[in-house]
Amino acid sequence: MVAITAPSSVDQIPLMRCPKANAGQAGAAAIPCVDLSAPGAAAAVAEACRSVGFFRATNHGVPAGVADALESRAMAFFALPAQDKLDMSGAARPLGYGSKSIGSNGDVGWLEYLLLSVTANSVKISSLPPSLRQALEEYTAAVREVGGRVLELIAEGLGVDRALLRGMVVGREGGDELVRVNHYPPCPLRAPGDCGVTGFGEHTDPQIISVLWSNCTAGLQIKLRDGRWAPVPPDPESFFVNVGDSLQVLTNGRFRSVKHRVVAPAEGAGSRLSVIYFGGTAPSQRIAPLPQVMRDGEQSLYREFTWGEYKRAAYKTRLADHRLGPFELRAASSEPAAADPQPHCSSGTCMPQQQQQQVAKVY
Ligand SMILES: O=C(O)CCC(=O)C(=O)O
Ligand SMILES: [Fe+2]
Repeated sequence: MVAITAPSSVDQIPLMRCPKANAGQAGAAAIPCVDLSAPGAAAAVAEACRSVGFFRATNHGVPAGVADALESRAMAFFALPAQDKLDMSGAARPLGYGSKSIGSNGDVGWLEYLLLSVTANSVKISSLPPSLRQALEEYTAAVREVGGRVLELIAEGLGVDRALLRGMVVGREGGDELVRVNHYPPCPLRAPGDCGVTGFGEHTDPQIISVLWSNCTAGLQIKLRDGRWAPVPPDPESFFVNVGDSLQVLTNGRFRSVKHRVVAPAEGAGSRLSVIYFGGTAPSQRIAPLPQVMRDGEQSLYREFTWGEYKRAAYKTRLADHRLGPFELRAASSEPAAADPQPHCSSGTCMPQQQQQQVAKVY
């Protein structure tokens, strides 16, 4: 990894500790796996979205070379000096290149990233190196198809018109599809207790769905319904699908957006590279429970809002905030009260000052 000469203000951000996953191998085994081409895929996808809000998708039809090409181009980009990356992409506001700072409300993590908007198969950053841009465009076209297929299966599993959800997201005129490339270099710092360093703090994704690919380096964890955190074993041959907040609302809470976070790789491990497609919809799209999923007399758990309104509200919050909270109509729809049983290592605590300084020197 080439040393980064980041602006001093970026070097001085406090890093956070991230507890290790505490659900062990049983937690990893609880992550559903769905063969997208199998006859029962719609029911399996719906069950996974209901029970965990997250699943591994196999037989997705994307050739391995597509993600591999993006990985090597992205790693070459991230190895450039910080100023070059900023010059090519602009500072993330929120689109562009960001380092260690996520959003504008003080969230930090041991990562750098590119956040891009996708429109009609063209990734909107004209000054990226052409080979990276081309790899991103190929990847995006392929992953959108996976997203579209998953949305069709979700619709089928819910018993609504098969094209309904896909039409809200994929290639929608004036829509809001994003791609994020996250790079987590190995962190030279050891966190106290049974903790790692936070790469990406816990959060839910606000969109309808997210489709994630990562290289072989572990780090992603999801929160299970019982409150324990499960490690997600990396599998570059699969995609991982998240239920987002908007899909939780569209299903009136039948599906739950999954909390997830990333612990940065320890020194000696490889870099983690992940690429996430976020399937949002048009800003004017009303986000409300689909009438077809509601039982007779069932009330919406949420007040009505548009995607534009929700996104604006989400951008004003911290990553870990319960962003749907202000939109809920009844206490019954709030987070399950399962405790995080890791008393010695609270998530989000700043690393001790001395270690912060150590990091500032190294990275
Ligand atoms: O990098 C990862 O594995 C997950 C990142 C993530 O959750 C996000 O970018 O929203
Ligand atoms: Fe996420």
